[in-house]
Amino acid sequence: MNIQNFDELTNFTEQTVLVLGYFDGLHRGHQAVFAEARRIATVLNLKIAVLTFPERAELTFKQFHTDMLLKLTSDKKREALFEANGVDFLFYKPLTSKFAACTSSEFVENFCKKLNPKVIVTGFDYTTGSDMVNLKSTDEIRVVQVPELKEGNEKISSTRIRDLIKVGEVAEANSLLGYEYETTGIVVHGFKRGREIGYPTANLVIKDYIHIPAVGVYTVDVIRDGKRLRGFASIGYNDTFEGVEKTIEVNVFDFNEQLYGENLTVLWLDRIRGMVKFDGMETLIEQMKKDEIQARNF
Ligand SMILES: Cc1cc2nc3c(=O)[nH]c(=O)nc-3n(C[C@H](O)[C@H](O)[C@H](O)COP(=O)(O)O)c2cc1C
Ligand SMILES: Nc1ncnc2c1ncn2[C@@H]1O[C@H](COP(=O)(O)OP(=O)(O)O)[C@@H](O)[C@H]1O
Repeated sequence: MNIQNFDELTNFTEQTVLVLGYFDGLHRGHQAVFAEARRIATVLNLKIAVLTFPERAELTFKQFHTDMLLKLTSDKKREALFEANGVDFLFYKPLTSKFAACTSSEFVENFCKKLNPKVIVTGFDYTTGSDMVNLKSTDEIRVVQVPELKEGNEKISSTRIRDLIKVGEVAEANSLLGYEYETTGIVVHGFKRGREIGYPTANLVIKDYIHIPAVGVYTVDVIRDGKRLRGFASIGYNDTFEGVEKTIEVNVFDFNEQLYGENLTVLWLDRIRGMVKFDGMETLIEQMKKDEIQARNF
């Protein structure tokens, strides 16, 4: 997949199916949009291009809050998902006030047409331009709107998935995403308490602005050297030890290697329970033994 800044584009000659949208999380609803784009691209022998924003649109329009920077995936993972969904060319264009002021027809004429679209594919509710309208087919460019995908009588949406992650319902989020929600971080040093407890935990720091599941205990897989290893993880303040900083910690089962400095990817599979303030290490260990059985059996 070729990635470019739209504003630096010169002389793009490929004929395309152009897909428009932000696609936070590239969930199953988004995947349906790309499946349709691939179908059309194959029949008409076109390349698939995406014109998207680097950040979520509300950043340009609403009073700033740091939550607006939070996404379902890192920028790198988002690019990998575009590629996995068959995208040949990815173009980023910052959504500035100046750009947002153009009408939908100006947007098509002055921007989209630089990407030689024969067909434009969007989701069913996609509107664009300062006039906020659905694009309409013309003699030159056919517009295809992919119908909404539902699960449990409700639209699959990035907002719905974000809300599930925020309350720790990762298994349901995964079912809407069509893949496992993940977090990548660097393994750093903690308080060295894990090894005393009998469960050494790799402490992750996350540099990306992404949603972290709710405080609690989870069944996870970690990806290391291309292999999936089962483990369990805690997100929280280590209440038993009067912790003040929120940590994300993973114990990998049947594993005994140093991980410091590594980039570790954790796949959140299921929520086991909430965080508990135990009256001592012994009761914490007792509970963790039960958690381990649950995580292994998932
Ligand atoms: C699966 C799992 C469940 C945990 N549950 C709790 C808990 O309920 N309450 C708590 O205070 N700490 C809990 N912890 C966190 C431990 O307190 C923490 O891993 C330990 O203090 C080690 O910290 P360290 O990595 O800084 O050495 C849990 C950790 C794991 C891996
Ligand atoms: N099974 C395992 N799961 C996670 N980390 C492990 C495991 N075995 C060894 N380690 C190593 O031990 C470290 C965690 O030990 P711990 O005593 O909790 O120290 P810290 O407080 O620095 O996290 C990890 O960062 C990793 O390097």
